Amino acid sequence: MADRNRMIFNAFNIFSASHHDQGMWAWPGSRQLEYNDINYWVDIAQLLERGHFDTLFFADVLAPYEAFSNSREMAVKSGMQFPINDPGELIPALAYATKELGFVLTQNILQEPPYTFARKMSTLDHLTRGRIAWNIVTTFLPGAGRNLGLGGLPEHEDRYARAEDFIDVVYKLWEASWEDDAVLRNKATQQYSDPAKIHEINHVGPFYDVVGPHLSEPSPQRTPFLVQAGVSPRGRAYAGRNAEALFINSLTPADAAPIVNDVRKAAEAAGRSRDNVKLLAILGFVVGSTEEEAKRLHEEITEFQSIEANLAKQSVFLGHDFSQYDPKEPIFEIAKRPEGQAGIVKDLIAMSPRSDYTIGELVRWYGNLRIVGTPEQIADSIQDWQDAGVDGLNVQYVTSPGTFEDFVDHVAPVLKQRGIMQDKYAPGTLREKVFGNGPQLPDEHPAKAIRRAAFGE
Ligand SMILES: Cc1cc2nc3c(=O)[nH]c(=O)nc-3n(C[C@H](O)[C@H](O)[C@H](O)COP(=O)(O)O)c2cc1C
Repeated sequence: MADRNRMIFNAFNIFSASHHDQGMWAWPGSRQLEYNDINYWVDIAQLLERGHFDTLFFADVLAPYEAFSNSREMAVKSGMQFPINDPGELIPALAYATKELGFVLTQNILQEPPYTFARKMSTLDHLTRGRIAWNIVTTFLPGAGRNLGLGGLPEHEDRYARAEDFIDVVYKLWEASWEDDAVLRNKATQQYSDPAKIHEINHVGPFYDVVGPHLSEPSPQRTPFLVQAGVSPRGRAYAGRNAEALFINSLTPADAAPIVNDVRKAAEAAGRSRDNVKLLAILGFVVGSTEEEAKRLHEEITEFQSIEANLAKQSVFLGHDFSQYDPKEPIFEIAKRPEGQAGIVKDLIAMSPRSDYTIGELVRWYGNLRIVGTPEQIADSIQDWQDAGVDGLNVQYVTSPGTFEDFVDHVAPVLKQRGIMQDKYAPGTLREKVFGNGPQLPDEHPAKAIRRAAFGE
């Protein structure tokens, strides 16, 4: 066991009262309703650092969910990732309250022009002293497109085409605008920087024309640590070229394994080493001092959640509007109808642990799939993910910060003993902590080729 590599552990959260477990903000002891209070977040960040988590990973969405009955009503009622604040605003305060913890900021490429985004990330890289990562998403919410002045959400392929152009702009700004010795800060001559070493980027692309130069001076990592979320074929190719970590949504290690393999191949096809893309899966868990205790708690949590809110949530994530069913209808009845004989509903019915579930109960059960057991059993399951080639996990909370407290106090010690979780931080930037090399992207990364082309290095 001691020869296992350490895995990456991120605490998955969102700047809202509710992330993936519906209604748990009302659970006794949950502090989620304090999400507008900076002290709540400082407590979480310090807890995570005490437990040697790699990062606090912020998801983000730019519209309320409306896939259930073509309406935002249920999402709004249950507080499902709505209301939601801007996580970028939170990170400097959390960096001030911690020394080592990394921060992942999800921002979709439609949200703002690459020029201002590049400055925002450079600012965060300076203020966190190199502990910032960008989770690149192209988003999936029609409402986001409607509100960003795009007249709706561009098609999937078009979003990735934009993402390709967007990332080339930010690479040029981060890597190829300021030379390393452009900043002089010479008090004797009162010369701050050398104009000859600060360059325009003159990017002309299909979506963005940007002259430059970059507004911020080079930050510790220059390019922030690059995470991406997405699993489509186009997403995998994009990750192969760009991502240093890819966040996938597989339910089981067996589902993850082929994706892991595919993404590593995509990295090689882009001229990178297969190990330079870390694969991150999502993990939910409930821990108990005995298996029975954990199972009992898991049952209570599942029962606590409203069936309607779970149907509304899965309408978004499974891409199927569950408002068309009576939630009380038994699945064996639905299985007789065409809707139950194809697609996601057929798959769900096939997975059902009970034949007498209603559709509402089945969807709520599915929304509450997680590892349930003792710390040792949870550690065993985590090892199964590692055996499937997964390098790290985004730990999803049931309650915040309760789940993270349970992880730090009960699960992490077992993982650390087995060598699969770090028990101290490596020095340096987030990139150095994860890869153990320099603070900046490795030479094989395409952003470095852009830099070499610009500077003739
Ligand atoms: C694990 C995972 C996490 C995601 N998190 C977010 C998110 O926080 N915000 C968002 O707008 N989109 C998020 N997305 C959605 C992607 O932006 C969207 O699916 C997009 O189409 C890219 O993924 P694809 O390559 O699978 O199509 C996530 C996708 C996955 C697979």
